[in-house]
Amino acid sequence: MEDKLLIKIAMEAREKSYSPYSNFKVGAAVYTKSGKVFTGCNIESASYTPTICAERVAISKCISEGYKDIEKIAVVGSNVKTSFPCGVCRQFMVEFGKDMKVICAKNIDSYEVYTLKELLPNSFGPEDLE
Ligand SMILES: O=c1ccn([C@H]2C[C@H](O)[C@@H](CO)O2)c(=O)[nH]1
Ligand SMILES: [Zn+2]
Repeated sequence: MEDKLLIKIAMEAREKSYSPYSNFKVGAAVYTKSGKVFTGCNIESASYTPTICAERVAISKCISEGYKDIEKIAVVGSNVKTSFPCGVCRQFMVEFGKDMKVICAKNIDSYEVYTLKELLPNSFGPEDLE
């Protein structure tokens, strides 16, 4: 799966965003090593705290369907600025592999690719509890 196609899928997922409070739509798309795609959008709440980011929705769908072999995730929010996952999402992701690729996009022609390790150095993860 090309990074650009995964961004396009994340942009389509962004259309489903439920974000009446921030009006900031975010989409995410996960690609697994076994070739599956899972999408997510941000979902907000009137009581604010339960709000969940697009990345965690996509990853939760992936894990709950039985896939833990995440190869990469694309995230796209604003059309004017590259979107990076928030700190909570970075920590959520680290559970499923520090080497996963994180595609931080503005659109299919403008994006940056990092490993999760680069975005969350010296992380606390599953191996710390072994
Ligand atoms: O990486 C991010 C950053 C923010 N949001 C959502 C949470 C909230 O609904 C809105 C504004 O923060 O954007 C995401 O989904 N992903
Ligand atoms: Zn987040």
